[in-house]
Amino acid sequence: MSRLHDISQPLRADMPVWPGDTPFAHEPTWVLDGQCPVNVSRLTLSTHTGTHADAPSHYAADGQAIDEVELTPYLGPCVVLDMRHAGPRVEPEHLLPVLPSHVERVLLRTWGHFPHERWRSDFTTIAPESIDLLAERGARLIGVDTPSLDPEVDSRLLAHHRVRHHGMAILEGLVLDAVSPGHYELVALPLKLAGADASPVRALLRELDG
Ligand SMILES: N[C@@H](CC(=O)c1ccccc1NC=O)C(=O)O
Repeated sequence: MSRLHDISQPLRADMPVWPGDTPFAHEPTWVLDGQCPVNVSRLTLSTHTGTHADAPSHYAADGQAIDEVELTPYLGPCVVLDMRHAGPRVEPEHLLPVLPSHVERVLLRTWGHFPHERWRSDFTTIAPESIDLLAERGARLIGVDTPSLDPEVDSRLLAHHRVRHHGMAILEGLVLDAVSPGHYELVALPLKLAGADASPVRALLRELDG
């Protein structure tokens, strides 16, 4: 049986969220009028809480919602690349030495350790030219271990728009600390949230046999 790596953030009270976004809450158990002998709990969260998939409608008024996107980018062969040396932004020059000639899905590790106890704005971002390079090599999905492909304070969202231009999918907030660079199978499906701009995912990497 091939080994699974869970690359999802735990969703828990006090987890850091994007500044101004809805705090995560899980009210563990409330009993329905004392009638039903079951536990039922309530979640409060953002579509961008923890490890999540962005839909094009997050950043483009005419973009598809998360329940409308194709699911095949979220399932299948994937390469994990170590970009911890990239500094503030992953440029094509950081990718070129390690990027295979053909890729379908690419996950980039940039932090030494993630997730953090507190929000950090100093995350590594992705150059739009790097998105072009990944698309040229066949990528249908980019995943990062940061809250966004673009800088927190840059409303142009250049990397996001390049992703949409190439018809790629986005995963953000992955936990890649315990995963070695290399080839895996990715499983990370968004919920079927009607009309939503993003969705939390449970993201897994399966080691390839042999
Ligand atoms: N664009 C970011 C997220 C983002 O911008 C955001 C997420 C949650 C709440 C507010 C956000 N941006 C507000 O300016 C992303 O890559 O998902």
